[in-house]
Amino acid sequence: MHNTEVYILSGFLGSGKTTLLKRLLENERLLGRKTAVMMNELGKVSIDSEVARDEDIALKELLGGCICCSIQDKLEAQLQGLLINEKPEVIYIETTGAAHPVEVLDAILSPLFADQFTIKGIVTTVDGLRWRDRTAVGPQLQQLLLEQVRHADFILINKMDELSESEQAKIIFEIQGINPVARCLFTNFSQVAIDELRKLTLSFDKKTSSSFSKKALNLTTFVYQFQGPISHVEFEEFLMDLPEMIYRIKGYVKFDASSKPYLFQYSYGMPFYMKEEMNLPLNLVLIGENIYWSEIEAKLKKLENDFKIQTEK
Ligand SMILES: Nc1nc2c(ncn2[C@@H]2O[C@H](COP(=O)(O)OP(=O)(O)OP(=O)(O)O)[C@@H](O)[C@H]2O)c(=O)[nH]1
Repeated sequence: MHNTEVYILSGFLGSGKTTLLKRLLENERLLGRKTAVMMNELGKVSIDSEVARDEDIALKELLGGCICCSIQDKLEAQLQGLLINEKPEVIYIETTGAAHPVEVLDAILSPLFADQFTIKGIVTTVDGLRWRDRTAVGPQLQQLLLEQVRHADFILINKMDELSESEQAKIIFEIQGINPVARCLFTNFSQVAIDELRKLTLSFDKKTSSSFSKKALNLTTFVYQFQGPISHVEFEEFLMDLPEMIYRIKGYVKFDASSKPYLFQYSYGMPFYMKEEMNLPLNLVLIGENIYWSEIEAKLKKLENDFKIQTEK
């Protein structure tokens, strides 16, 4: 069975995410794929969910908090429910305008099912007018606008008609300066060639990794599945040696064959372990920027082989 494709729609409040989602859903209807939508809104009541009111589309709403902070557990449960009950071929996740892209990826990639997903990418819509006038908002919001642009794989600069030619030139110069890797287009009402969006992928794939060019790397994800236990000491050494641009690791690791695994969490250089009560798939999920995952994969494989050799002695 194919992995479920996941698209993350990011972008500030009112920038055109829902307008884009409508277009994507129209296209899915033509393609006839089994589609699911997750909508996350900060308020307790959903305003936009009627866009997915179609009996062929499975809709999950996450209300009353942001998926990147307060309702992560709920998101994990809903995604797992979707995978088991609906088995969608594609999931669109529309984030709140206040969500940080790295945190959203982190929230989606549970080690329980991350290996069933192909993360296609982060599509960020930018409100051209808001970008032009961004110095009028507070520093935290400005920072969020920058982060949403910096981590995007595809950027739509919306409300193009409202901008003069010289404003357009200035905006594209600024945005490409922040993110030279992403495809960047001016649009009105999120009108984009959907085929171009479909070419994205930010999941590490062994088959295509050799053709990665340095330019094509940005934020990427990688899932490693351990076949057995590893040495705790060597794992700590591996962590100390990791590039700084690995933002997040989580998953299950075993340090000896007979006991239960640990839930492992790592963010910004800090590891954390918690003993589990039952056996779980030993998946490790990694999120980083400009990382050559084949090198990390080789190191993880070596940890497993070293452990095997040591215990066979
Ligand atoms: N003039 C103009 N209006 C647009 C454009 N794109 C979207 N809009 C309008 O801007 C408003 C917000 O668009 P949405 O697609 O709902 O934006 P959103 O990012 O989903 O907004 P939130 O749900 O608040 O995060 C709507 O009234 C749209 O019709 C555009 O290119 N030009």
